Amino acid sequence: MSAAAARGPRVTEAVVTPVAFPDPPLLNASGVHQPWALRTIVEIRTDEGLYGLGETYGDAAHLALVRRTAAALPGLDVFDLADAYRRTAAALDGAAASGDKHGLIGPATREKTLLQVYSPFEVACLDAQGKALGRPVSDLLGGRFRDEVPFSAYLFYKWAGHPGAAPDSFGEALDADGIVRQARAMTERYGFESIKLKGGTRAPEEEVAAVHALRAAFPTHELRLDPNAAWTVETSLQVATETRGLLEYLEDPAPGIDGMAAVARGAAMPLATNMCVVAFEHIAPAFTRNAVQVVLADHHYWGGLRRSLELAAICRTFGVGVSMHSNSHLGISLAAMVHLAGAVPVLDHALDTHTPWQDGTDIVEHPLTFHGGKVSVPTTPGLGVALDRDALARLHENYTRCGITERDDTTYMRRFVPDFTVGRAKW
Ligand SMILES: O=C([O-])C(=O)C[C@H](O)[C@@H](O)C(=O)[O-]
Ligand SMILES: [Mg+2]
Repeated sequence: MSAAAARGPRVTEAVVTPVAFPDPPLLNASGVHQPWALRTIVEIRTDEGLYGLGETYGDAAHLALVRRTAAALPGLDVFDLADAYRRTAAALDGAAASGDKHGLIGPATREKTLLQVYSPFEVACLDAQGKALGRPVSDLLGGRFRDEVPFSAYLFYKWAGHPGAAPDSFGEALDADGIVRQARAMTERYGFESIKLKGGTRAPEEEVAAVHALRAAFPTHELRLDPNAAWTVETSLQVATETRGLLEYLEDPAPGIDGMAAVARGAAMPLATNMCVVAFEHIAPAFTRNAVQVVLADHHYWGGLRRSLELAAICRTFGVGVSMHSNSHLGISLAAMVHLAGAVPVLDHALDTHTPWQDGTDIVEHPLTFHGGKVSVPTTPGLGVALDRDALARLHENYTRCGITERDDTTYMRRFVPDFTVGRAKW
């Protein structure tokens, strides 16, 4: 007698909702954050009454591809991720590479576009699988190597508020004193034990001074500096000399694998990247040249949680460390990051997160919370976060009203600083 083929919950509908939430004027090498950050929320519904959640970018071109894929998912068995991937690839057949305007996560390729579109559906399927089995997503990734995941305070130079609007609650930070103030507020509120400064917006010597001021104010915290490739190789080496002994790692000082390899040859500290190793095809050229010593994984563009685990395994094989990158995000992404980080066998560094900059705005009912700078890996089924449907409706309303359909830090900056130049190798 032959056994009946196993059958998992099938997708009946994949609902795609673009949302917007307030974002402070955070400065970076590409410009300044617009008043609204965009995300897309994916909800797959199944014939067993379960739903699974995913979260991804909200830019219009990406949203269109996510919608195309959602239309192709009814009938999918949520346990069949290979079929989810095939359906995504078929839905995107003929679509051009879809990048972003800010360029802060490296170049767009067709494969990266496919992995970016697939990612929220993979996460949503894993959420639904976990609910069907009564197991947390981290168990589906092989189990937890840690119960708590450490995060870092993500500091930005910033204006007091968006031009023409009232100052926000975070305050201005345009010099070393402002940055130290911001670090104190963030570490006191969240307990972070590591601090990342987003650079590439002031002259390098000012950012070096801010690192020294942070070290004086926080003698035991890990420190990182990330100018998003705003410096030449020469400037990067100069900064590396002036921050020697102060940094856990220096993140994307110079553009490209060649530039990073040249800096790595002369810098005492490890170099990290979320700009020159952003797809599997970059790994061999970067690792064989020892261009980077830490990769900031990000499931949103590495193709979901399981492919991010593959990335972590390759890094481990080559003795390259793993950290995690973040863009402005909501609580579904935070939960996915925490499950992934819980399941990575060797996690060398605290993760980035923009969560503090959301100031409590979310679309999940009980957002995960930080204690001592860490988030506990949820042990309830799936991702462990439930959709707050009222908040989803409110944030979707924001999206329809805000008039922003893509993240464009540069154009927004030029409204106020017309001669602003994007900072790749600018200094
Ligand atoms: O580590 C990074 O390069 C980033 O987090 C890129 C982000 O887009 C960040 O710079 C931002 O939100 O401005
Ligand atoms: Mg970075």
